[in-house]
Amino acid sequence: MSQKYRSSRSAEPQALSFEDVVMTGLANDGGLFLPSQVPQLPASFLQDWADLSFQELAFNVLRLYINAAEIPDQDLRDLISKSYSTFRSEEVTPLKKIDDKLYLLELFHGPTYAFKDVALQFVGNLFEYFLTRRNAKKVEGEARDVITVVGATSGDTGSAAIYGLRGKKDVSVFILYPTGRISPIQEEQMTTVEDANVHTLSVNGTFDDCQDIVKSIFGDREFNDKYHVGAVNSINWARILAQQTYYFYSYFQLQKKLNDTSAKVRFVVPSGNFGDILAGYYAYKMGLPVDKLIIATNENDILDRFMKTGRYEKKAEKDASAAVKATFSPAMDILISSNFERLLWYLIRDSVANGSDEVAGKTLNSWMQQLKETGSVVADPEVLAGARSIFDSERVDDAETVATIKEVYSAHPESYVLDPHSSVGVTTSYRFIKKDDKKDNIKYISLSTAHPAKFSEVVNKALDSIAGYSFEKDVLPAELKALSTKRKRINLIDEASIEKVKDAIKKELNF
Ligand SMILES: Cc1ncc(COP(=O)(O)O)c(C=O)c1O
Ligand SMILES: N[C@@H](CCOP(=O)(O)O)C(=O)O
Repeated sequence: MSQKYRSSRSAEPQALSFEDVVMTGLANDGGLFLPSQVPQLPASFLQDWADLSFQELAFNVLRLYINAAEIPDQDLRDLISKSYSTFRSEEVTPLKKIDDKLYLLELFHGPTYAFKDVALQFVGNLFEYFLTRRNAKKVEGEARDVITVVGATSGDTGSAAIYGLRGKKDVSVFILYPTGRISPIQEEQMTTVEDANVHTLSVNGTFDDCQDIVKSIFGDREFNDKYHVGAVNSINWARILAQQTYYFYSYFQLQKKLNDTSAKVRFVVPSGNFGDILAGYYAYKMGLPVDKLIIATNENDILDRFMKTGRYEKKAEKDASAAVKATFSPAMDILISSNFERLLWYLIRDSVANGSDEVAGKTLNSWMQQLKETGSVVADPEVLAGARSIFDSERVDDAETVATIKEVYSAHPESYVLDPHSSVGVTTSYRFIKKDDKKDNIKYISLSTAHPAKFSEVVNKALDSIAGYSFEKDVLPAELKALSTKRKRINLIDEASIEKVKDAIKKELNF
């Protein structure tokens, strides 16, 4: 299949290559890149792929979106093999049974103990692969191709990007995070890395401020021409692409565990920027038999409000003054979910745009302008109906997040410890399980997006009162414990200002 890519906001028949899309990150018009086609798998894939390893499945999925002329088979296999050799689990993303209805997809066995590693180990190697190839073609004296990665994090993307890119030649990394709004271990993970190409900026603001600054930097043509800005956030298509593998893999793992192919499978995904669940949407569109994709939000519930009302708006009407709320699942403290734009494009294209890519781009562009100007956009009923045909949602508060951590620990034979984000997913799963018709054979795969050690305060709040529980003994891996003894480099930006961030980048790069 020959894949080309287009911007979600464009009415032009754009035709960018995978390499362009990965290295550019965000389209010039502010839109997100989309593949020209979503491949349709023949029914036989359910047998043919069932016994493949994670790496083999990754190859089959990625091959459908990356032309072999851009990355030949053996190179793609090598990139995949290198990317997942850093994981602590041979299965990469193992599936753990919680009870007869509920399974946890553990996505935190990579270097930084969060689901972001699955994509960012691969993205780091892709950047290196493309740059090495480009620079090998240079003649003596010609300037080398470089990339300046600028990313925003609410805690996990930053460390996963840093561990994916540290020490890579011709790559500089700048990660913006909101001061005081990430966990101490997340800050240690990012600020103790000593590689000279890694820089962190602690910005006095929220995650949305950091994300806005990053997007503005992408829109700054002059800065971009000079520094060649690249993206590690899930605006980068390669992030979404690499995350698709674990939807396929966990589906097949579940079939094997159940020894039954009749069960309906629902995925429950703790959501913030909508990148993780969007990968599931692609898997579903390709033909994976998914019964429902369930969005689990914390009290920053823009996605849950959209599903219930069709209004996509920053702030709830009843609480118009509210800003982002600092919750017990801080990585999901996000007002605007940037990847939701990609889903909206498909929903618009397949309803009000009558299948036209160009009309979808034009319509979405006007919606995004409206969202920027007024903070709100209302979807047509057909668009909402399209969303509801596969997605559902729930909102979980902090008290429930803590209660579920305690409940699962107490009920599970191995005293399983959830992190607060995964707990938002499990709380949502339990609500659905309660509502289910007992006749239906429905199984839930709830995505476990981070290791509990990264969020000690909340985990201890839930479990400290239980006799015999010890965070140090039961939860904290030695590798994360050791971080507290390392020297931290903290660079404070006292105001969420694009100019101050650009100045900090220029100063560090010194060219
Ligand atoms: C631990 C954790 N869980 C869930 C999420 C939400 O994922 P997404 O932003 O892709 O919706 C994040 C951040 O992205 C996270 O770091
Ligand atoms: N939760 C994220 C926020 C950034 O989201 P991304 O998936 O777009 O990179 C984080 O942990 O940084």
